[in-house]
Amino acid sequence: MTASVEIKDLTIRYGETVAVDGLSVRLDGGKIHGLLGRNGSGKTSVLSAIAAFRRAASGVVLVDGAEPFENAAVTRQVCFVRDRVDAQDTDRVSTVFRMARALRPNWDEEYAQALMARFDIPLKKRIGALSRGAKSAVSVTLGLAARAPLTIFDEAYLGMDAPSRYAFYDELLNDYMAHPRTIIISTHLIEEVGSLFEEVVILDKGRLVAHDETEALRSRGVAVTGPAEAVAAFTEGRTVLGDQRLGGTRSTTIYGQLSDEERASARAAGLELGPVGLQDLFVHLTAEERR
Ligand SMILES: Nc1ncnc2c1ncn2[C@@H]1O[C@H](COP(=O)(O)OP(=O)(O)OP(=O)(O)O)[C@@H](O)[C@H]1O
Repeated sequence: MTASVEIKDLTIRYGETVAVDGLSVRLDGGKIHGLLGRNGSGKTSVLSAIAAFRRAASGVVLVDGAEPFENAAVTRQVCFVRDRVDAQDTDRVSTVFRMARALRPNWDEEYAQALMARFDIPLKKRIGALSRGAKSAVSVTLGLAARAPLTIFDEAYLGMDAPSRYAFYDELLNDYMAHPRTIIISTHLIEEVGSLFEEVVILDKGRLVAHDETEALRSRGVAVTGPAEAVAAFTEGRTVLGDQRLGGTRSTTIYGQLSDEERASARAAGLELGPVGLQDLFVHLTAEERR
């Protein structure tokens, strides 16, 4: 089971602060969506509205066509995971799982326990006694084993070390293939997680900057690699997003698409062309938005 999300003209305010400013976007069901934005761009606010933690000042949020706020039928289908566990410090991990089992119709206890073994966390440990990274690991486990039709990870793996994060990405992808659902991941670790995203939404100052399939976004720019002088000549006068050198080789990422003739002349000059990195594109698009 998967759930789509439709957001129409959503505005969220905290007093004078406009956190989300007339946002409209539709997220298809059955995909992994990346939500990117600089600090304070409104990601958590939007996700909180989708998960019914917060009511919109104006606009509409629909999960599979229904409003989530104070709607138990919808909220049962939505699992919102952050980097902390919503439980008492004195609760044991096994108790938190028991509560999840009662709340989550698709809860898979065996899978949850297998994940705890993979993250090396004993089920009898109390939440308050877990390290920051271990708390995050329990959180992402709650998100994965709930198998909710809409699962949201809001910077959920903050504090987890690199091997644990990669274990999480691996589990996420495998479990998503075996049990398709809609997943939204908000992150600042773009290079690390970017390959999981089928679609990407970029926000800045509460507004939509870009929403596209990942491959389409990455084709908005080109990475030009080859002999340093040939790369410099080819990229001269273009908008440069990134530049790296290693010995006589240079790789310059430019914004904008190339014509067939330009591609042919690049190849004739011994240059390799590739898609732009998501992070370079993100930095460029959000900086452009602020100019
Ligand atoms: N409870 C709150 N009270 C007042 N202002 C808030 C509150 N929560 C968020 N804001 C403000 O709303 C704006 C958007 O915040 P939000 O947390 O949604 O952004 P974010 O993109 O998730 O940020 P980050 O990447 O830093 O987590 C910011 O200006 C923030 O200061």
